[in-house]
Amino acid sequence: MDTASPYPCANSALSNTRFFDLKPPLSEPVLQALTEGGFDFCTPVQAATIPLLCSFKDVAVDAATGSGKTLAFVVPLVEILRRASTNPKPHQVMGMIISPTRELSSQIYNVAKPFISTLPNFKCVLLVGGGQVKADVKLIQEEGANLLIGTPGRLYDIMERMDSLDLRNFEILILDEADRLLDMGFQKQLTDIISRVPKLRRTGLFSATQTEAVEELARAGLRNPVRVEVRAESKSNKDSALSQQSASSKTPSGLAIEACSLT
Ligand SMILES: Nc1ncnc2c1ncn2[C@@H]1O[C@H](COP(=O)(O)OP(=O)(O)OP(=O)(O)O)[C@@H](O)[C@H]1O
Repeated sequence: MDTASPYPCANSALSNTRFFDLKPPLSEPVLQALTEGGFDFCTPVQAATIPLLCSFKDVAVDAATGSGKTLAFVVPLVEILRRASTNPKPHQVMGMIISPTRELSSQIYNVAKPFISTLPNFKCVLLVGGGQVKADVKLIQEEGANLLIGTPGRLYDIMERMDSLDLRNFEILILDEADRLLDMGFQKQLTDIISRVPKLRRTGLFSATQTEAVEELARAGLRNPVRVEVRAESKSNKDSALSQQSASSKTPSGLAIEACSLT
């Protein structure tokens, strides 16, 4: 995953849907941040997922690497936090994004930064292994934390140590690369974190593969989720789709979207 390129969607096929056209509509500051990042059209996973999360639905998203899933959860997360509180207290944790590695968490943090900065008085903290946990505790004590982005081990550790974190107004939990989170043995930490955050929240689970363990995590952590599936189109479909596009079309093919309710 990298940051926005000057050539929009070098890696991700785009849909016909502009961020501007999504329903419910995105807020002006988020649309502005998208424009500044060079993002105009949504990828299929963004077009499907953003409206669902913004409409109080949990989602279980099956999407490959490079499909644009980071913005698919960062954008609705910021919209949900904007609606929930304009001025959170310093230790009021309202959202959390859990990903399997330090690198991935840092990348998400960097993608999220321009969007988080549209929220007034909102503190986002990156919590990953490698550094001293005491330093993270001190930083949160001194500066507060309203959104936590990090790896499960460090997030679990911080939640164990810091009774002062107030989770009562928690709004949204994102589990990124859930298949890798489970493959890496983080089941216990995930279960513990899920048990600590309020049940009345939105949850998005993103995974490149649907294993039995991922299904089990979805059953434990999500409420009546909608499944969003983004898959590579077969070559013959792709050829016929491409043949129908004009040369100036802004809708490169290659990814198809499917959304259905999980039962
Ligand atoms: N709507 C968009 N328009 C143009 N470019 C986009 C859009 N959404 C994402 N991209 C770009 O596509 C690339 C892949 O996006 P992103 O990193 O979010 O995918 P991902 O599915 O999270 O990948 P990974 O699994 O590697 O983390 C990035 O360079 C990103 O800036």
